[in-house]
Amino acid sequence: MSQLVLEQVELRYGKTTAVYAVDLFVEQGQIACLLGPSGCGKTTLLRAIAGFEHLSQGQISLNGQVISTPHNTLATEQRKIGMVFQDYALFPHLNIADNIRFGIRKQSNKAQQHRVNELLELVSLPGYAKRYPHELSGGQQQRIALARALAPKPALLLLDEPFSSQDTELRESLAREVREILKQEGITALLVTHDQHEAFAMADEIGVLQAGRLQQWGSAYELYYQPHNAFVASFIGQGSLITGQVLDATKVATRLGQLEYLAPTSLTNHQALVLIRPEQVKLNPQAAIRAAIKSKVFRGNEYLYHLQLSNQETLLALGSSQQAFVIGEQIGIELAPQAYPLVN
Ligand SMILES: Nc1ncnc2c1ncn2[C@@H]1O[C@H](COP(=O)(O)OP(=O)(O)OP(=O)(O)O)[C@@H](O)[C@H]1O
Repeated sequence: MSQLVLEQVELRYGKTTAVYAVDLFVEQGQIACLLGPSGCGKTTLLRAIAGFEHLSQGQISLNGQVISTPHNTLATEQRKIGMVFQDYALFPHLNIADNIRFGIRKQSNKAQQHRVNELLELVSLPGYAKRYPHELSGGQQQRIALARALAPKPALLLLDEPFSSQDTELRESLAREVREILKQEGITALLVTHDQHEAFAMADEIGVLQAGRLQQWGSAYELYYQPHNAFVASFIGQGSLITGQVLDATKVATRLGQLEYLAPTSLTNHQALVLIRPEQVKLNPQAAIRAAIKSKVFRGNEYLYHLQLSNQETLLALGSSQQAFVIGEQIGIELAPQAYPLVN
């Protein structure tokens, strides 16, 4: 049985529809993520799961219990849901131990003490009990916010852009750390973010939202290598979409020659776009297919090249920084012999 189930959930603000018919399931102990650009509806969905928004259509269940329908919204405090926000929202006048025990203050003193110690250990901040929030770094405060949300052992943890106020370098390591903690506690969680690296570092499954619609649900690997449509293909990772003419059940003709393709979920016509990732393009001065180097960006071990094909289409390619090609130069390109995703 799925822990969290959303069926045909729709949310409207007056005449504006923020979320359209979303179906979503999160299994017990899984970490899921809603990923999408600003305004795609991810916060609205999270708020609906938390009980802060009323559904226009559909229903939400947690642990087999229906918690939201258009006619009934179970109060947030009765949902057994923990929440972590971007801005920590720790109580500034309470010390760390009192912040953590806030949600379990009805339990016995002994039980509270035990849980506080256990959680401080879990978030790797033992010895911080008597400090105050302003004495902690941003990353430490976020770990305490997590400990506070976990204290009552929620059935579901919601995280709203939890790392976006941190430095870019810190975000990924914090996301990995939080993932470890949630896995140790066996917590079911749903994260929302616009940052795919954060999503990849933390989630088992990711749903890509665009303009209120769930475009695809899958692992990071599936989203990267088997995107269902052009939006997912261009939103996740870097790559180029080049035009192709579908020839038969396995081949598509492109300016880069005939390529094998991966069957898309729905192919509506013979014109399609083929997704090519930069690492699948090899620069080989001897290769017959030629492209012009328009620009290049140093990436440490590699350069990312922007190439232009003879039909003006652009293609991204990675090449070793030990063998740099010059802007304006014509270069030969070869594609890795594999099947490429087709989208339309
Ligand atoms: N209270 C509201 N009243 C009217 N429209 C709203 C309200 N809240 C959100 N919206 C609209 O609903 C859509 C989705 O907003 P939402 O905040 O869920 O997006 P988001 O993906 O979380 O974006 P961001 O990452 O910028 O926070 C947007 O078009 C927004 O303008």
